[in-house]
Amino acid sequence: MSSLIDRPFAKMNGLGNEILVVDLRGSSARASAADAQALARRGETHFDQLMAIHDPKTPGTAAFMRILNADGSEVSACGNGTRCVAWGLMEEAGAREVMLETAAGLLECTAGEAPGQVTVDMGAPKFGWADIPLAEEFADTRAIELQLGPIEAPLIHSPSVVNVGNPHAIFWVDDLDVVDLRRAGPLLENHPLFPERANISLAKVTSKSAITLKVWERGAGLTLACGTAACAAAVSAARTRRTGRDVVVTLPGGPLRIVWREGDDHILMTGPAEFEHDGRLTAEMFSAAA
Ligand SMILES: N[C@H](CCC[C@H](N)C(=O)O)C(=O)O
Repeated sequence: MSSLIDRPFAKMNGLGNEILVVDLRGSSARASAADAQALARRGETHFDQLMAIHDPKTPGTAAFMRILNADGSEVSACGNGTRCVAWGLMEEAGAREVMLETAAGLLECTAGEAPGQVTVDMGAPKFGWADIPLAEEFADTRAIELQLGPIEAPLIHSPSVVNVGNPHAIFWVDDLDVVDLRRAGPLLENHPLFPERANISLAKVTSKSAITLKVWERGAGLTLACGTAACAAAVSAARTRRTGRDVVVTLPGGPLRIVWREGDDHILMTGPAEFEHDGRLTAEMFSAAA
């Protein structure tokens, strides 16, 4: 019997990235991998990521957030999900800004000019091979060499790797369909070079301020959008001099604006958060038939 039964939830999305926000504030309930795997099945609670919000741990923050992928794996960052949680908490408080906390640190969120737009300070990226993490030492993570099988072989350019709260590999392509990401994605996600697996993106740079992206998400598969991948692609494009530090990253679900701020190297991600419906979790939602 799940401890989440009868807890409030909100089904939202960030550019089509399916997000389930479960409100566990004021309770001792805790989402398990099995809860996530059950709720992620198609149905009114289906999601790519579950954002479990708990009472704040740090003064000045509105909530502590745990993030679970559809496969039940727990991760430390989810850009689209953070925008959704921030939007909900700002609506609830009638506020224009809110501070959230995850295992990866504090996230300052502010309401954008347009309704439903949210800007999240995702913090600074980490580029060291051990911070990604990689299983081998690489002096320059702007372009690493990794063994590819026949399915991934067309991805000839060495990927850039970066940690933006979670691990990402960015493959630079001229054609986003150069490989079938449904087949190549899981192989690359689970490549032995990535001991914590990785989020896999195909990135096509279309100008000094524009990138088009397709993402195979660790623990979730192909999604319409991935906020952290947009951040990862933007900083990787800037550090390899493919673009400037202020870019629009267009995913299948739509565009995100990413600014890699001079000075403190923080990544500012701006995009929409959309409310779909809410309710309370029921025992039936956890049953296999869901
Ligand atoms: N699949 C990602 C987490 C969610 C990232 C994505 N949904 C986003 O918006 O950032 C991971 O395992 O690191």
